Amino acid sequence: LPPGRWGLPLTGYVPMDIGSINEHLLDLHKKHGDIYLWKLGTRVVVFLHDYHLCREAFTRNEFVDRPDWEVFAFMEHPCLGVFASNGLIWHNNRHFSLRQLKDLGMGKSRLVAGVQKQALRLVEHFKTQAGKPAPVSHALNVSVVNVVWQMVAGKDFEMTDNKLKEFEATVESLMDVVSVMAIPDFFPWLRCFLPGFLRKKFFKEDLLLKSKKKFLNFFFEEIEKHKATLDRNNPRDLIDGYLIEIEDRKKDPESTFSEKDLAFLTFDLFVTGSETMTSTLTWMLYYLATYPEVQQKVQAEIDQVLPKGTLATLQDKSRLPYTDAFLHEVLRKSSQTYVGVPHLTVTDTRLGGYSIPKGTVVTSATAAIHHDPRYWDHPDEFLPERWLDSEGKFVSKKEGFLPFGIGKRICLGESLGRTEMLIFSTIILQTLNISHVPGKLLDLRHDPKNPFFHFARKQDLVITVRD
Ligand code: HEM
Repeated sequence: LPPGRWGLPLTGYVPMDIGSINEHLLDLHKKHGDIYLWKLGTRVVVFLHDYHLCREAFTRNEFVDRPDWEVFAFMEHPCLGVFASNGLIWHNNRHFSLRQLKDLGMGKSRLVAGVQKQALRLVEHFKTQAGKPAPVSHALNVSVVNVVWQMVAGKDFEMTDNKLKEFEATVESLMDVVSVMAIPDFFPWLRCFLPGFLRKKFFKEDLLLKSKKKFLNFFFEEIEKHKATLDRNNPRDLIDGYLIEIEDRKKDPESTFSEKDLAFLTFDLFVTGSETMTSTLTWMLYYLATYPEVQQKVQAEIDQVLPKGTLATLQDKSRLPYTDAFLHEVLRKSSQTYVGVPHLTVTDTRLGGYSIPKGTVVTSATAAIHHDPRYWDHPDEFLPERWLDSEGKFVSKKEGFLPFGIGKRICLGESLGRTEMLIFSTIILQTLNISHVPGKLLDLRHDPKNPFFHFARKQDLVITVRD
């Protein structure tokens, strides 16, 4: 096995300061190199602290599964949907979703028009708070959710939609306690020692079950509405496509399609497509406010390439090298998760000269790789120029860069996410300036409420309308 921290038999190594997880990983890397393990509770977690090892592992079938932790599974075994599922369910849902998202316009003009519409709505909303210090508006979440919800359910939410607000509040409350909920996944013996009512109280099992019911009701309602108006010859969105798939594959023994699975799949797309995107765009606004000289350069390029407020499309990307470089630097520097989404080995295998037994959790030290001096000069600095050659042309640098993961489970919405970043950034910067409150620089350290995520702290920005 790779070297690392074993700790004690039942507890493994539990640090007092789990909040500084990144420092622990850097320390382990210094002592043990690019592959090391950390036993947390009864679980052995292997960390890959090198881009090439991540690529090697995650492109192989042996590393393709997810652990069936309750925080992923939502107390549904086997896991449904695409994010947490394994085997045939995952395979079928991943292929179906990729095909659907492609058919529904991922990377095409129909999608771009939808994203432009949401970005323009957001700018109008930002204008209403112009000049006043305020945190990033909830309107950003709504615009981002609407891009996904249009593809999945063919609908938009209003900025003030109460159902959406309630849904988001529930997701937020779950995110706030995700590290507490994960405790029994690492210390399964606690389940035997603690009576049910204490488990529910301490590990928020009640909240998990209540939220599951709420989410499923929300999505089942939408599925019922789609069933009532379904036209097989004219599928409107992903839910229609899935309902047709259930019918068409009724007799196929390999089919895993069901209405319950559809509810989980729509949940996965809704949450993965909105949380990461909102967080990335929030970081983008924070970096713009922190580095006004970068903002000016991006605006100058946009003004030149897209005169008089012409809206950007994907074809403009190659003519916007500095903007592209800026967006890549946002992805590198913001690294959403310190630790990548965990994978699980399907069989006994080997990696980097070590044995990795079946059932081992394997993950990447993503933020550390994004700041590794082996791949990046001045890694702690925000430098869009690192993505440009001497002639100012964008250079796609793959080594050391894995914001969307890598390999078989690479982010299903990567192309959608990149499109959203381009369209939202150009439309926002054509009309608005983003600044920090005078005399008060933004605190760019992560929100300590979520030790495993690199989410931004809630702070005021000042948005003004450009001359
Ligand atoms: C900037 C935005 C985004 C970032 C940084 C991001 C990042 C990631 C990462 C790191 C993973 C895990 C990959 C792995 O397990 O190795 C992932 C998975 C996933 N993402 Fe994204 N994502 C983004 C946007 C989106 C969007 C817009 C969608 C919506 C369709 C989406 C849907 C998913 C899904 C469904 C998975 C699970 C894939 C699987 O397990 O097969 N993501 N994403």
